[in-house]
Amino acid sequence: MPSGIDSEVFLAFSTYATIVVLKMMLMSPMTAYFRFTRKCFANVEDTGMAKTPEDKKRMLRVDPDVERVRRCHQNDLENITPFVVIGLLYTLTGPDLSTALLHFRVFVGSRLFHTVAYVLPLRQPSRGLAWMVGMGATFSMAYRVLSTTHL
Ligand SMILES: N[C@@H](CCC(=O)N[C@@H](CS)C(=O)NCC(=O)O)C(=O)O
Repeated sequence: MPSGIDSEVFLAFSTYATIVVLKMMLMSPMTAYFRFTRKCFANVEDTGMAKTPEDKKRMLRVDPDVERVRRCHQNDLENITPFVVIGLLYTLTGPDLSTALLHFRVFVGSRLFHTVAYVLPLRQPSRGLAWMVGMGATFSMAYRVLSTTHL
């Protein structure tokens, strides 16, 4: 088990983890943008700008564009959270900087592309492939963690 944390690898991880977490956080303002432009809200108290009770009722609906962004956000949560946890443990295993950078860049690139493919949307299998590539990077780091540490 390599001892200590390589500051270069940790710095690289911090950078890429921050980029991808910020990207995930931006899905909230993007959802808000779609809610306001589509006039589609989830809670009755959010429909204050409605002029009539009918308007209010119309605003309390499910919009396909809003739901698409929400699913994209949910998918980020399912994939970026494991990346941050496993990636942090991976930095403790003393990987080469170049190998670590490859994992971090592939993951972040795949998640950026996944968002574009989901929100636009692009034809499948573009989103599916992006998801698989990101999962592959995280699984590869998990393999290193499990094969480096002792049970
Ligand atoms: N929770 C996901 C698990 C599988 C997954 O993440 N698939 C990727 C590639 S097809 C995806 O983008 N799924 C769409 C989604 O999570 O909304 C799902 O329900 O689809």
